[in-house]
Amino acid sequence: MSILRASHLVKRFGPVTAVRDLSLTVGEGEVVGLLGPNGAGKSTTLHMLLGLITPDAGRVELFGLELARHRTEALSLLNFAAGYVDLPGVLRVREVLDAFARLYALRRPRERVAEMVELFELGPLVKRQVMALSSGQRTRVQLAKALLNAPRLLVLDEPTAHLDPDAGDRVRGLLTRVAAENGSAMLVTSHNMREVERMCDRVHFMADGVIVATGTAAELAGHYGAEDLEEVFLKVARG
Ligand SMILES: Nc1ncnc2c1ncn2[C@@H]1O[C@H](COP(=O)(O)OP(=O)(O)OP(=O)(O)O)[C@@H](O)[C@H]1O
Repeated sequence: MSILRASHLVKRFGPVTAVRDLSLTVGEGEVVGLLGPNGAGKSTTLHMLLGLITPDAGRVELFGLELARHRTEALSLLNFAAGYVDLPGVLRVREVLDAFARLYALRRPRERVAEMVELFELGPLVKRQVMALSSGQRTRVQLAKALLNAPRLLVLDEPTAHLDPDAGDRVRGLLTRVAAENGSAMLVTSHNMREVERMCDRVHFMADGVIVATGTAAELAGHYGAEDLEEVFLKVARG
């Protein structure tokens, strides 16, 4: 069953058509990658799926609910993390997590915050103000916040972009494990092809606002006569 179904989405910014006639689905528990060169339309697509911007055409259904008509209910079942979304900088890490736990009306907020602090190894950082964190540390707080409500769908825009290779590897492992345990689906953008090969069940390649190829990493490599997803990317990006 699809928990996300986007049909024929279009988004224009003045003369620029960022997304044109884009359709995609994410199944229950599935991890789907959304790839493409800079400016392909990935973030714009995610922002339409999250209701942050309104499509000029097309329709988004989350968990069988049309987003335009059931916004609160649909959005309460998902979460989002991206490096460009700022957390309140003056708050301390624990205060941020407590605030989101209240916002999400969690049943056991204290326990859940403690679980996330442990999972993302935030213990030494809980008393630090968010503005004093490194970008990698901030990413871990973002991901902890994004998993607080055990979302059925986790939308991640370049989740490991600011992490060093060791932290990136650990976070990838964590996300995969936690998503599997919770039965959460994930929709992930990334420019790290090894990350996508490791995490994603299926991949959509975007170029110029449209999806130009879909499949597993192995299917796409076979289709493009490529060694791996990195080579597929280069072939797609260079037309
Ligand atoms: N608010 C906006 N106003 C005007 N143009 C925009 C706006 N947001 C995005 N665009 C344009 O839409 C196109 C798609 O941008 P988008 O950010 O979705 O690409 P992307 O695939 O996420 O790129 P990247 O990999 O660089 O993050 C680009 O040409 C961009 O300049």
